[in-house]
Amino acid sequence: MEWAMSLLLNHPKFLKKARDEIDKQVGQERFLEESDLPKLPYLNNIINETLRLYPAAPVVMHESSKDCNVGGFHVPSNTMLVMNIWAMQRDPNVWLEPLKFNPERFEGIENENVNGFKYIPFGSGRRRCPGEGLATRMIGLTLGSLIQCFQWKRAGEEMVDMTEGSGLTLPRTNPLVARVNRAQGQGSKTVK
Ligand code: HEM
Repeated sequence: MEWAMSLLLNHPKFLKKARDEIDKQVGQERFLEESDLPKLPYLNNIINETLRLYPAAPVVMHESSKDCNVGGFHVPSNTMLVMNIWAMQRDPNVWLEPLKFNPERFEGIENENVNGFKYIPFGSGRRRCPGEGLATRMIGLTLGSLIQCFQWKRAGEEMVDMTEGSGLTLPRTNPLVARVNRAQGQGSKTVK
């Protein structure tokens, strides 16, 4: 959530597109609901692109149960394998302009498995994250509501700092600080 909002503050044209989509599909007369999410593919693209650049679980570990061959490498049984999802999802061999935040790269493939194993923020196979459905719905509902109800701006002229901290869940080094106005345009506040 914090990474998504940081990216949107640094790329206001994508924030505007998400807001326009919500205004068109949901409007301002009622709050966005979970059942609206299938009508908001652009919001979904923003979430996908955020999880590509800033996967909540950047590194996943598995142990091989038997001897196998991976990409020409022999892997003996009982070997601890560390998958660097963060690096795979920024790999210039499989992603065009990998470091660029571009939600539109997911356009048209919103509900498909993205091309093999190049995009696996929730892992893959038998141990794939069982919380994926809950997570994507909750992020969609929360991020969508924040966009619907408030106008967001950077706290100052400078870009939001995107330095990554260390940890199992890819935290930001500095907490996000932003300026927010009510969607109807009354009052403004700086929030953390
Ligand atoms: C954006 C949110 C989330 C992301 C990016 C995420 C990502 C992941 C990843 C990469 C794995 C490892 C998959 C593998 O080993 O191949 C995992 C495992 C797991 N996740 Fe999530 N997760 C998220 C939210 C959740 C939520 C909300 C729940 C529960 C309500 C959850 C429960 C689990 C559990 C129980 C496992 C272990 C599965 C197993 O080893 O069989 N996750 N998650």
